[in-house]
Amino acid sequence: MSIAVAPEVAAALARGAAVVALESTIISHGMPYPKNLQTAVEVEAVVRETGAIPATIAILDGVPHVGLSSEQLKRLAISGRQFQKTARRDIAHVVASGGNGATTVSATMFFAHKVGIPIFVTGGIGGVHRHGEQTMDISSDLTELGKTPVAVISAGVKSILDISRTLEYLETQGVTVAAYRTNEFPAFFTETSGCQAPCRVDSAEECAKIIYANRNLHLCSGILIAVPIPTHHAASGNIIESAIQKALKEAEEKRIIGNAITPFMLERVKELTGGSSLEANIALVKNNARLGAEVAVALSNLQQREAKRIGRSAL
Ligand SMILES: O=c1[nH]cc([C@@H]2O[C@H](COP(=O)(O)O)[C@@H](O)[C@H]2O)c(=O)[nH]1
Repeated sequence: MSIAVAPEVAAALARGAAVVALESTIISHGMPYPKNLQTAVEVEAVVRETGAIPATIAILDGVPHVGLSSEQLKRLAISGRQFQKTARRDIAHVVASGGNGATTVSATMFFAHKVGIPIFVTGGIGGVHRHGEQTMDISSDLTELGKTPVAVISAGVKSILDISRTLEYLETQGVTVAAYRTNEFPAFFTETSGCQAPCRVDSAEECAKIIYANRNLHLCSGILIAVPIPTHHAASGNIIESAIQKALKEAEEKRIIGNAITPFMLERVKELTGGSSLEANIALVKNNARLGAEVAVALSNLQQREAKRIGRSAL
């Protein structure tokens, strides 16, 4: 398959510099225009300021792109839901039909890995939906994390999902899950979820060491680094929870199923919380982007140090 890699991204990868992958469903389906464009541009700027190259991933006219120009980013943001929400299962169809696809976490991980980007930043990942034990609605993000060695930096998973079952499923898939500077797995809008994280990391260097070890051992599975939302942006758990309960009821009444559930829930929770969830969402994505870029820089430095050390000991 041919993948169009932006020249700047290709050059950075060739010299072992820090690159951060970014998804596009969050732009097309997760936020309204023009906030989505503004956020996408600001997130890329945060990655650059921190010393890494951003690579937003999407499928344009049937061609997977890794790294978008400002024109392409604008087209994606304005088109919004006209772009197809594209998870791993949808990739072949979108490409074969020459369509436009906004990649979810699973599809973004797939393309990032194909071109050699080990780190990917997003807001929240999909998970096991509430009542998932009956509906079997489990996001393909979780199986992708089980089989693709990319580290995903997110603010945990939203409590529109069943968080404890999501963690169970990640364990089954063999995914390393680490919470950043906390012992608890965060719940996107709130810093706490009531669920313990399997491990804790306290610096970008520690994250880089985990990614390096995962690669050296050829574990071939992904890593989830969960970063709590900055305290001053955290929403009141009660407000969010009551909005979620209401939206869940509506989704059931309207018989919304499959990949339409997540966008529906995100939109309704945003409306029911008077838009405050959108502001929190933007703040946490930028926060994740900063850490993701720091981890990418730390990993690039670690790789260069190790390459020198191995070179010296081979003499
Ligand atoms: O808090 C969020 N969760 C999930 C998504 C998007 O939804 C996808 C998961 O969709 P599903 O539940 O249909 O697998 C994720 O990969 C991501 O692209 C998002 O924008 N925001």
